[in-house]
Amino acid sequence: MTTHSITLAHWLALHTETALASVLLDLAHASTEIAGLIRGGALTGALGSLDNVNVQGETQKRLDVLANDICKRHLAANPAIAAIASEEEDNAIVFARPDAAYLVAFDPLDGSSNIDVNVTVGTIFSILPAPATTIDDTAFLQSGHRQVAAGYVVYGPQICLLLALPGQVVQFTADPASGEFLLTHDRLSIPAGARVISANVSNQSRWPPDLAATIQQWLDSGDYNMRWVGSMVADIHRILHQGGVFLYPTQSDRPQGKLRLLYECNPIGFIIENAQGSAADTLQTTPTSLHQRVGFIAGDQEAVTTLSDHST
Ligand SMILES: O=P(O)(O)OC[C@H]1O[C@](O)(COP(=O)(O)O)[C@@H](O)[C@@H]1O
Ligand SMILES: [Mg+2]
Ligand SMILES: [Mg+2]
Repeated sequence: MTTHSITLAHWLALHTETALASVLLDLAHASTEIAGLIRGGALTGALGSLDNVNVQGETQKRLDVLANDICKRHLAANPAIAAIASEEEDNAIVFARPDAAYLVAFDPLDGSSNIDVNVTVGTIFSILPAPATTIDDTAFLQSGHRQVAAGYVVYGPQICLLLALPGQVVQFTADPASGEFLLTHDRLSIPAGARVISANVSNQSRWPPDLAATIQQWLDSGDYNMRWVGSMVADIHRILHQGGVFLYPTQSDRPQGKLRLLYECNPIGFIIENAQGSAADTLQTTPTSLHQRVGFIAGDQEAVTTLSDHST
């Protein structure tokens, strides 16, 4: 059997237990539906902003809400899921299933400011064990190293599903003919030493001064390239394949940081660390609320260590 004939379902049957596989397949099916809306763009009526503001205080895009509804619909019927939490929901949605094993936290549409201009966006997910206690928002307040799986789907020129299980990161690519996710990259590992910085440097004057100075030195050396799509999934996908470092640090006007710990930084950090990169101490952080924001640095181990040492 060639690598490209291994479907996601087949691979999951070999590498995970049945209930976790069913959750991951539900997420894959949701992403296929989201991809259809994205591909149709203005033809589907799915673009543009709504008047709503979400719990983050951010104006929702029409596609934020549609992608959230699609994820909810696909996950709600799965008996293995005790509760879900989303960027677009104020609180966790709890199902009355005392024996369910998993919690799923997700960012249904990452990089939504890019959707109206036809630039890559994604869906991010994190799967945690469901505690044996009563389930509410606090059940999700587990540190990132407790994740049993995490991943993202990147809706770019190709639709790719990246999946991390403890010890391995693999990539599936959607076959344009069938829509089926097929294994295309086994055991991804971040190439070390690449001199690529992925950051919104328009914020540099508000970063911690030592961090801003280190980045400036790197840029002044002429040895570094810079890449910023503005969708974390797209920027991280480049780093996973080509190396480099991603940062969205705390800054004077955002002392907590911008990116959300539970459904953005923890899953991305889990993927990066299982691909031999580093996400500094993100996965050790004990969350205090569902929509908590944090500063985030991830990618090449050496670069992350240097930048984290300068980020206080
Ligand atoms: O607008 P900025 O400062 O470039 O921020 C971009 C960052 O914000 C995000 O778009 C936040 O994600 P959402 O679209 O899910 O809110 C990240 O994907 C990205 O890294
Ligand atoms: Mg996001
Ligand atoms: Mg989002």
